[in-house]
Formats: sequence, structure tokens, C-alpha cells
Amino acid sequence: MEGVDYLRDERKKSEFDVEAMKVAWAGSREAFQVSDRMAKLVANDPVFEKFSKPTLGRKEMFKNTLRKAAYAWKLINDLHLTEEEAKWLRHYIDEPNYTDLQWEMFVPALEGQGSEEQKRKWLPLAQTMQIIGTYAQTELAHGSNVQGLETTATFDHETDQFVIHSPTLTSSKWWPGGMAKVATHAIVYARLIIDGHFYGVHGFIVQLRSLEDHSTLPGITVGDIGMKFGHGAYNTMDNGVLRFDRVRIPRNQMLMRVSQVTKEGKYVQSDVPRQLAYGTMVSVRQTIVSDASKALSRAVCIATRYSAIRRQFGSHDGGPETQVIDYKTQQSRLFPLLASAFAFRFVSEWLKSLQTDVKQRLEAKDFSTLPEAHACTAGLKSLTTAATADGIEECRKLCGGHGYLISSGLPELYAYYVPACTYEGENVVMMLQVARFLVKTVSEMSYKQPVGTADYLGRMAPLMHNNCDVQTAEDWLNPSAIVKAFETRAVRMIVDCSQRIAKFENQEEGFAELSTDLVEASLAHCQLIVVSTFIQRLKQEIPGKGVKQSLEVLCYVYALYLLHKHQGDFLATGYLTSKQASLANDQLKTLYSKVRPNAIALVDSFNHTDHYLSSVLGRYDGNVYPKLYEAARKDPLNDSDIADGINQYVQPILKQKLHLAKL
Ligand SMILES: CCCCCCCCCCCCCCCCCCCCCCC/C=C/C(=O)SCCNC(=O)CCNC(=O)[C@H](O)C(C)(C)COP(=O)(O)OP(=O)(O)OC[C@H]1O[C@@H](n2cnc3c(N)ncnc32)[C@H](O)[C@@H]1OP(=O)(O)O
Ligand SMILES: Cc1cc2nc3c(=O)[nH]c(=O)nc-3n(C[C@H](O)[C@H](O)[C@H](O)COP(=O)(O)OP(=O)(O)OC[C@H]3O[C@@H](n4cnc5c(N)ncnc54)[C@H](O)[C@@H]3O)c2cc1C
Repeated sequence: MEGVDYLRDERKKSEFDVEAMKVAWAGSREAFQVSDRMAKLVANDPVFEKFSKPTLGRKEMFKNTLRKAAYAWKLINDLHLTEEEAKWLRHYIDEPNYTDLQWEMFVPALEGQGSEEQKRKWLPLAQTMQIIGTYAQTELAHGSNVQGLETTATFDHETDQFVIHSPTLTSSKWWPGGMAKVATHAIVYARLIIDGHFYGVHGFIVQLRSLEDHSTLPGITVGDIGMKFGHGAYNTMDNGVLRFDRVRIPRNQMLMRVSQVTKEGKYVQSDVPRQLAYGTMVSVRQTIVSDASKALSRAVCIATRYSAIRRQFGSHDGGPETQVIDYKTQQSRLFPLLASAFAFRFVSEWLKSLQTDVKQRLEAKDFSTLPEAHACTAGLKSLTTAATADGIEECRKLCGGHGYLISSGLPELYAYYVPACTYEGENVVMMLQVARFLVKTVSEMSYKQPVGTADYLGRMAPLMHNNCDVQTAEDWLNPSAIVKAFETRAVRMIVDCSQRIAKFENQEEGFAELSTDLVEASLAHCQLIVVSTFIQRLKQEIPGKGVKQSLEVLCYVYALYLLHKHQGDFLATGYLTSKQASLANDQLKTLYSKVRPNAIALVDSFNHTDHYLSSVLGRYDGNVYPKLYEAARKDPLNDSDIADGINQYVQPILKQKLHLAKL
């Protein structure tokens, strides 16, 4: 039998309706149809071919990406694609480029931080790509600490302009995507100075390049910051360095929704919180959570299909060897990642709805849920990106040696993905933001009832004293037992930190001293959100034979896997006995055997095309070995029998007549 037959057999084992599961994964039938249409559009168009990418040099690779982006823009216009369709199209093209910054950051920054007048002027230009923008916040010396940025924007009364300047080397803007070679404009974050007074960091629209010939404008120095980790992964993007030598812009190019500077040079803080200036980061963090489920599902799909095809050991009578997916150790590494992909998918949907709600409230000048939304987004960004980056690497290992080949699709996926742990808020820094929110919530509880994702803190008294009543492994198959365990662990960890901080005379000092514990408590809080959201999702109607049941199994796998992984927390907080933790682990192993027959069908439900997976190991048809062989033969080193350099550097060594004694 060949890999093709193995996958065919696997698909017959499925206990649920795969087409219905595809809809559940996508969120709705319409969402499935849009993404499916765009996936096929990209996969069937030769312009979007990507197998040659690993062998291209940086310049060719960059040019090739520009070509694809231009063609995609033409398709978007010619086919009158909707915003949603265009987003999926870019997603499936699968090469980071300047349009990510244009659509994910530049346009949202204008929308979220521009005044009505500014939006009227700049948005049509950006939305029709007459200008191309980037988000220039991070500098050589400061990324996480936004208030520490050094670039200055000094108001000049006489000319009614701001003077944008890079006073030091360390104030050079460093990292913004698309900035080195493509962007014509940037939202530049700089310290506002009026009459020698500092008014904090604000965003300014600054033109970098001529719209006539694309040359850099006077006073601007811009370039690429150099190659990044992983050859083909993020090097299609021109992350840039940018310096200003007293560049002048009109006063009305400061983003003026949150605060304004008048013609007279008066600084006016409107009635909206200044943190709204960070709104672009918050909205992109939500997109990043959604991207995490896509990246993880991609790696899991490859590793699962390959694990069903790969066979090692177990043949005693000349019969077939054991499929590696049948090894319990393989299952215990793979299936929690499969479950995590679904968990992240559902939590990202929930986060999107939370943000829609916050946006509506902001319109009505209700800012009450902003801190919670910030904490949720920051925490889930951190949790999902860390787990996804680790998960992709685990999938590479699950594929053994072949996982290390570029043709497996995993090394480049990892290299592309791993900076998500750093950009848009370094993960530890983000978890500390969650911790601030939690500690503050606890300290305010005597007069303010916690709401939303923190509402369980309001039930602190019972949660601090309850004990787990699980007695058998089956008792763990109960959503309320699971939620109670996660709530109790989180509440006890948060309260413990809060009480210890309270003993410090200086609370900031206490926070810093306990920061490691605080990060762990924040993770516990965020895991509770993901687990509860999964459980809530299962309370909704989910049509299709066996779909809900399969998702229930995955939900328990996700929760009990976390419980097992973090059993130290659950035991240390005194909620569980070691016997109960061990019962949870027994149940987890039983659940793996329920996932096993459905594993291939579950990864098929992601609806990933072979083009998108770019993986010989993850091919839908399972024809792995012939295609691995074919891919290897295409390597440029195999173009000729005698490679360049052999005659020059190897032959002379082979031909020298040295005697051992002389060596
Ligand atoms: C096989 C081949 C594989 C290849 C695969 C290729 C695939 C390609 C696929 C392409 C797909 C296309 C689709 C794209 C989708 C992908 C997603 C988009 C990706 C975009 C690209 C990435 C580009 C990256 C951009 C960036 O990184 S921009 C820079 C981001 N920078 C940061 O995030 C900085 C982090 N720092 C901060 O956020 C803050 O400064 C801080 C929160 C840390 C500051 O804290 P501090 O306390 O000092 O802050 P303040 O004094 O300012 O604030 C005090 C109080 O305010 C609260 N606060 C802070 N922030 C907020 C907020 N946002 N909202 C509300 N409240 C906030 C604080 O908590 C304080 O509160 P307190 O007073 O109550 O304590
Ligand atoms: C691929 C990529 C694309 C990017 N694109 C853009 C872009 O388009 N526009 C843009 O403006 N920026 C961009 N960035 C920059 C990115 O936003 C920053 O790198 C990120 O915010 C982290 O900041 P930093 O580099 O200053 O890290 P640092 O803050 O210097 O982090 C270094 C270490 O210090 C720790 N640390 C920092 N502060 C604290 C603290 N208070 N407590 C405990 N530990 C702490 C961190 O946990 C980390 O371990 C990009 C970065 C990458 C990698």
C-alpha cells in the first residue's frame, strides 16, 4: 500500500460529516464559501506559484512578491472582490508584503485615530492605493516602551507646521514593514513638543517618497534593515529603517481624534481616553489571534497526514509496520495541538465580537470596557502566538527527519510565524498588561463588581474555599467541573499575587518583584478564557452528523491537556488532589483514542489546499514518497552531475599526494 491508500482508508474511518465541520471551522456557510473560493482562485493561478521561492535570492524574491501583490490588486479590482474576499486572497497568496501593513495597520490607524476631516481626506487615497502606508512606531532603542520613543514632532507657530526629527541614532525608526522600499507614507509616532513642553507620543502622517518617481523626499533617509530568520519566510517583506532630518509637515497631519493641536499651538485633550491612540495595536492583536489558528491548523494538518502515512517498527511477520500516528506518544503530542487549533479558532471569533462591541460602545462614548478589551486582546495574543510557535516546531519534530526539509513546509512556516511572539506587543510584556488589569480589578472589588471575562473574580469567596469533587475519570467529562477547576486555579493565583504585592510599601516594586508569578497567573486567566469560550461555543447549535460530538472531544482534550501540563498550578493552589489530577490524565488518554479515527477528517475540515500548505508531507492525496523524491531532484544542486566548485576546491584535495606520516 502507498500513502495514497493510507489516507483513503483513514478518511473512511471518519465519524462525522466533514463538509459540516468545514462550516463549523469557518464560522458560517458564507464564510466557508468565501474562503474556499479565494483558496481555489489562488491555487489555480500560476502567477501565485511559490515552489521556486526557496531558491530565489533576496532581490528576486522581493521583486516576485511585488509582482504577486500587483497582480492581486488587479484581481481585486477586476473581479470586484469584497473586503472580506480581498483579505482571504492576500491570506492564501501566503507571502508577507507591504499590503499587510497597508490594510492591517495604516488604514486602521487612519480610521481609528484620524479626525472626521482627516478620514475624508486620507482614507480614499489609501483605500484606492494611491498612497501606500506603513506604521512607523518602533525605534532602534524602543519598541515595547512606547512612551520612551525619541523621535520628536515640534510645533512651529510661524509656519503652522510640525518638524519631525530623529535627534539620535537610537531614535531611528526600525522594523516597520513595507517601509524600506515601498511605502510612500507612514504614520510616524513621535513625542509632541509645543513651546518646549512635552505632550506624550502621538501619530503623524508623513510622506516619505515622491508620488511621481518614488524617490525619497528631502530630509528622509530610508533603507532595509537586512535579512531576517528563515530564508523565504519573512524576507519578502522590506522591514525598514527611517531617519528624519527636520522634515516639515502641515499641522493637520497630526492624527487628531484623541487630542488636537490648534493653530495657536494649544494642546486639547478630547474627552476620549488617551489609550485610544493605541487602538490600531489592539485591532491588529485580534487579527493575530485569528492568524494563530490558521498557522497552527496548517502545521497540524501536515503533521497529522504525514503521521498516518509514515510507518516505523511493529512488523513481526512481514506485514505492514505501525503507522506512527498509532503510537500513544505521537498522539499525546499531536492531538492537543489539533484541539488547540480549534480552541484558538473559536476564541478568535469570540474576540472579534468583543471588539465589535467595544467599538460600538466607543462610538457612544462608553469607555468602560476598554481596559478589559485591552487585557483580553493582549493576553490572548500572547497565549495563542506562543502556543502556535511552539506547536509548529513540535509538528516539525513529529515529522521526523523529513520535517526539517523545506519541502515539508514546516521550517518556513515556523520562521514566518515565530516573530508573532514579538511584534504587536512582546508576549511577556503583554502578559504583564493582563496582570496589571487583574491586580487592579482585585484591588477595586470592594466598590466595583468585576464583569465580563473577570466576573469569576467576583465569586472569589466560594472559589477560594471549594474543593474539587471529581471521583472518577468520567467525572472530568463535565463542562462545569472543568470551568470550576480553571476558575479556581486562576483566582487563587491572582489573589496570592495581589496579597503579596499588598505587603510591599511601594506597589510598583511589589509588582516588579512578583512579575514571574504574575505572568503565570495571567496565563491561567487567559487559558480560562479559551476553555470557557470553547465550552460556550458548544452550547450553540452546530449542525451536521457527529460534528458537535467530535468538537466536544476536542474541547475536553484541550482542557485536560492544559490541566495535565499545568498540574503543578492546580495542585499548588490546593484545589485538586494528585489522585484527581491523575484521573484527568487517564481521561485524556481515553480521549486520544476517540480522536484517532477522526484525525484525518478533522484536518481535512480546515479545507487547506495543497498550494496553501506548500508541503510534500501534508499533501491531500498522501502521495508523499514519490513527491519527496521529485522535489529533491529539482534542487539546483542536482542540475548537473559535477557541481560548481568541485573542480576548483575538491579535486585538488583529492589529487594531492600526501603521505599519512606528513599529516
Ligand atoms: C511555507 C511558507 C510560509 C510563509 C508563510 C507566510 C504567510 C503570510 C501570510 C500573510 C497573510 C496576510 C494576512 C495578514 C494577517 C496577519 C496579521 C497582521 C500582521 C501585521 C504584520 C505585523 C506588523 C507588526 C507591527 C508592529 O509590531 S507595530 C508596533 C507594535 N508595538 C507594540 O505593540 C508595543 C507594545 N507596547 C504597548 O502596547 C504599550 O506601550 C504598553 C501597553 C506596554 C505600555 O504600557 P504602559 O503601562 O507603559 O503604558 P501607558 O503608560 O502608555 O498606559 C497606562 C495605562 O493604559 C493601559 N493601556 C495600555 N495600552 C492600552 C490599550 N491599548 N488599551 C487600553 N488601555 C491600555 C495600561 O494598561 C495602563 O493601565 P493602568 O493605568 O490601569 O495600569
Ligand atoms: C517581523 C517584525 C515585524 C515588525 N513590524 C513592525 C512594524 O511594522 N511597525 C513597528 O512599529 N514595529 C514593528 N516591529 C517591532 C515590534 O513591534 C517590536 O519589536 C516589539 O514591540 C517588541 O519590542 P522590542 O523589540 O523593543 O523588544 P524589547 O521590549 O526590547 O524586548 C526584549 C526583552 O525584554 C523584555 N522586556 C521588555 N520590557 C519588559 C518589562 N517591562 N518587563 C519585563 N520584561 C520586559 C521582553 O520580554 C523581551 O524578553 C516588528 C518586529 C518584527 C520582529
